[in-house]
Amino acid sequence: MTLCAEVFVLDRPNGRMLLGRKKLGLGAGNYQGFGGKLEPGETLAQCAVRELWEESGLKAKEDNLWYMAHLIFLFPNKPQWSQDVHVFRLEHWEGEPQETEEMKPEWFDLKTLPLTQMWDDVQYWLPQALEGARPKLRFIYAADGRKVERIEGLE
Ligand SMILES: COc1nc(N)nc2c1ncn2[C@H]1C[C@H](O)[C@@H](COP(=O)(O)OP(=O)(O)OP(=O)(O)O)O1
Repeated sequence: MTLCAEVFVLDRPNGRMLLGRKKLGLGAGNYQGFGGKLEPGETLAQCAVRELWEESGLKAKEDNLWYMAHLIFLFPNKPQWSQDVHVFRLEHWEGEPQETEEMKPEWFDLKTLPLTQMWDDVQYWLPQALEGARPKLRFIYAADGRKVERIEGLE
């Protein structure tokens, strides 16, 4: 299964989170964290830093990444969409968000995250993860590839 790293950028002093509106490919139109597939020889943290830079123009140090969640997304009817994603939180970075070919970054108040415009799984784990939980979950999507049908714990 495809292994990915994803970063959620949190500006805690101002109570806001940076999300990217995906412009291309799987999930286009959705808001999500910045992330993508591991390249050969890369660690999860290296992948997270690279993807953040490529998709938002922000520079991060690996030491500033905090592990937030391990999530597996299964699409029984579209196995090529299934992903094993390790999610990080980042609260210190350098630079200003830039729109890229893949993503349009946008700040959201933490109290009004656009959960209905994100992948359906996000509502089930992101609010808890922001409170400090470290969810480890498997989401099985329905045949339409849009709604979560079942949630299982990992391990
Ligand atoms: C249901 O599926 C998903 N839910 C959530 N919450 N996040 C997902 C889901 N599928 C993908 N993602 C996230 C995880 C990664 O951050 C990215 C990977 O998406 P994609 O495979 O489209 O990645 P690309 O940006 O095209 O990857 P490369 O830059 O490596 O080509 O989305």
